[in-house]
Amino acid sequence: MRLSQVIELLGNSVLQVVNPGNVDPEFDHIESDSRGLKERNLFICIKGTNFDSHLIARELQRKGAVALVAEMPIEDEEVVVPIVYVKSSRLVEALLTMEEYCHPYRKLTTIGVTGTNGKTTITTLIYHVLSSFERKASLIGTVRNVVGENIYTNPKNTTPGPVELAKLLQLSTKLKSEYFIMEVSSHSLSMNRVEGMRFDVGIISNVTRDHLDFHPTFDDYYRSKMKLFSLLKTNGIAVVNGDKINIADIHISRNRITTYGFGDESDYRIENLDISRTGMDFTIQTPYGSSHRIYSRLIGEHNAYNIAAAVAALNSLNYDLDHIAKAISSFGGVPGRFEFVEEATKYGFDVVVDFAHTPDALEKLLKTARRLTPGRLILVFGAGGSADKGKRPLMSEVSSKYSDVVILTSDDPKLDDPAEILQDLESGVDKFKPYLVIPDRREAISVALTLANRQDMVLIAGRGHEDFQILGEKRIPFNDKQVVKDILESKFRRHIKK
Ligand SMILES: CC(=O)N[C@H]1[C@@H](OP(=O)(O)OP(=O)(O)OC[C@H]2O[C@@H](n3ccc(=O)[nH]c3=O)[C@H](O)[C@@H]2O)O[C@H](CO)[C@@H](O)[C@@H]1O[C@H](C)C(=O)N[C@@H](C)C(=O)N[C@H](CCC(=O)O)C(=O)O
Ligand SMILES: Nc1ncnc2c1ncn2[C@@H]1O[C@H](COP(=O)(O)OP(=O)(O)OP(=O)(O)O)[C@@H](O)[C@H]1O
Repeated sequence: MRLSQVIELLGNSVLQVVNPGNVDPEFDHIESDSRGLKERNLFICIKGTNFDSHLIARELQRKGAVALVAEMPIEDEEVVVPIVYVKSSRLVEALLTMEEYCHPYRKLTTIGVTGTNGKTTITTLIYHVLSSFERKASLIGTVRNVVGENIYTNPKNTTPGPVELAKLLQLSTKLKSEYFIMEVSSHSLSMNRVEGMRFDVGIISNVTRDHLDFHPTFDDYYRSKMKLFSLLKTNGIAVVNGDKINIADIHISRNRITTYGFGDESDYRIENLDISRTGMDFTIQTPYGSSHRIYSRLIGEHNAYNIAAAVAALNSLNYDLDHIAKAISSFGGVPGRFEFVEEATKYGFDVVVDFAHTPDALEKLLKTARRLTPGRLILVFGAGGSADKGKRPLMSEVSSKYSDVVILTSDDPKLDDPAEILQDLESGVDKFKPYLVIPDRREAISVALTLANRQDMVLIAGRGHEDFQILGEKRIPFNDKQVVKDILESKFRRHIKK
């Protein structure tokens, strides 16, 4: 490809070209990481949180960059290669990377799911249903990336950066996937990671308080999520939780929007929800007037929404609803989402591990638990470090309101001081209700199990499926479910009152 072609392709995104020279340089790869830069590469300079490659322009030229794309001034007279100034380097990275990989998403039916909570559940459910129709699908998200037989666990980001994304799309087409189902985080939308691709279906589950460390305001967070709908293919459809999202905020024609929820106006309406410890069932009324009974092992009103999202999306892709319902009934759930630790039942109480780490998710978790529990709710939770501090007291308020005993502990403090996180949490807790502060998570879980009587439920929230905790610079193995099992197996036996 030649630089002039890039400039033409980027159109209005180009602000200025300096050092144009007489030759139109040709390059064979677009690179944005100096560590991978080779001769005959076009280099995109990005200012990140840890590294700013605008500052090493001279070195980039020496290493063989035939031209640079930049968004900040490069004032180094020794840099003589052409510099294309653009408004957003990350946007250009996304666009050019997809161009280099020849837009593999065009050969796939692409489904993007955004929202504060529910993304992993919805994407995994859709993946499960499509698999049970023997359709080949790729799944990209927080827990794992699956492409064909390849499973990549613990991905660095929920939504990959442009290069990784393009590679996953390319591999999907190579392995003959038909569907590409992915979680699309607000960070990725805000940072233009997915700007190069287009979706056949965009789903939004809800937007509630989270990530206000990264997003300056809630409005910015909300608007980032809405960007998903500007990335729909020409006839792409939006599947929207009509109870939570104002469809007027989605700027596509109404006939391309399908809603779901409990509300009377919903295209896919949930009715007669019945929840038990082993699962739930409800009816879905479709926009075509038909009505279908859904049984699922997932539990909770929030999961009824998640299922309805999957149903609406799949039905809009012309899958038969009775078949969808059958496939949903065999879905075992997502690890770490309202997951019972079955080993506890023999002691007469329940233990549930859940990934709730926002005020809204905690509320949904506790309300569901309350419906199932005659005894007390004993909640163990903390808050992650390096993330939205403002949500901490709000999480505690909700916790105090809906549980009987709250045990505040460490979640994933990272570089933050665990004591400070606990102070933030404690500031929101109801001081007139029983609560404990036990920084060590294993000890907190152990105490919760010791406090539990028959018919109580111990809820361990925040880490879900995760199998590590980051304390300072150290990453230690830690999985809530395993820890519960270990405690029940050993130490706990001595504490239990028979
Ligand atoms: C704040 C944030 O989102 N950071 C993301 C960002 O990193 P960054 O821009 O800060 O990276 P950087 O290290 O400063 O590098 C900047 C640029 O210089 C280049 N570089 C770097 C080093 C070098 O020697 N030479 C060089 O050229 C890099 O290739 C990059 O292009 O771009 C990286 C590549 O896309 C991401 O992996 C990284 O996510 C970090 C790991 C992260 O934790 N992000 C979280 C906040 C996040 O995005 N989370 C959401 C989900 C949240 C949720 O839903 O709960 C997600 O989608 O994952
Ligand atoms: N539709 C929903 N509404 C509110 N809370 C939900 C909903 N679905 C799931 N949750 C809560 O959020 C937690 C995480 O669910 P899930 O992993 O599906 O969401 P996510 O959007 O992928 O989360 P994250 O972005 O943090 O990875 C669940 O354990 C549950 O507590």
